[in-house]
Amino acid sequence: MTGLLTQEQLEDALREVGATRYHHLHPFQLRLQSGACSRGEVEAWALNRYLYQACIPQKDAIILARMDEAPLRREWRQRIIDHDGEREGEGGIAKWLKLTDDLGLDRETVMSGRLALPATKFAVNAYLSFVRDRSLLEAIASSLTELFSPMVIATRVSGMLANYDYVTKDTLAYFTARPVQAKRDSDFALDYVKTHARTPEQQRAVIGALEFKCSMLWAMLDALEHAYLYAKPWPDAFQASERGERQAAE
Ligand SMILES: O=C(O)c1cc(C(=O)O)c2c(n1)C(=O)C(=O)c1cc(C(=O)O)[nH]c1-2
Repeated sequence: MTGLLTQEQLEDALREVGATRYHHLHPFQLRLQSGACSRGEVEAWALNRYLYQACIPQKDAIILARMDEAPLRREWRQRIIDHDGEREGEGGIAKWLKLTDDLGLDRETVMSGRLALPATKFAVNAYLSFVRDRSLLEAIASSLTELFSPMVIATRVSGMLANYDYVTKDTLAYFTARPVQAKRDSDFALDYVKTHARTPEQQRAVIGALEFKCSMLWAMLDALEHAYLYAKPWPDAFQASERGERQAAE
């Protein structure tokens, strides 16, 4: 790619990144939605993904602090409210903790992150560093995976409800609000990126930012798949068999 793309071509290129690299294609995601995951794997997924959820408002606060214009900040701050809520017990992070609670995981342990896989921590930190160190345009473009999240969320929720009897609609309440929020957020970010990426270099940079973000989401699922299916978890990480053994012993 050398020349300047039209806005439509840029959007097509971004959508192509999602079609080929988003985590809806990852084997662990397919396993999760098909009912093939053990209870321990579902727990490991929820526990690790908590760290991603928890980092989202932090990364949005970094982006917000880099915005010079009040209208932009007004738009972006809603994302932080969506995740943190207006008060204790509200917002996306609280809903994610409802999921880990329902799975029987200890809240304090989940929130401490101490049983998360090393790769999950590295991935989340890479996202925070990316939005801090790259241009504001790239930081905004890295949120564009949300263009694709409504599709993967719908498949995941229906698959999990159909296949795991310990998962209810209430357990997955986190996902109810997300598709609408993700559409609103990604419509705004896509429009911003299309109008602000005005040179071939900037266009390459925003496509690269979306590829980076897809690779970060992919790496988190690679780590789960490797640790809980093919190898064994890092010694200090969540041991998927522990709960089953404990239950069996009870
Ligand atoms: O369930 C998912 O597969 C999924 C994916 C993504 C994403 O693509 O980054 C997000 C979310 N969920 C999500 O719930 C969320 O709040 C969110 C915020 C962001 C972001 O980068 O700003 N991505 C995502």
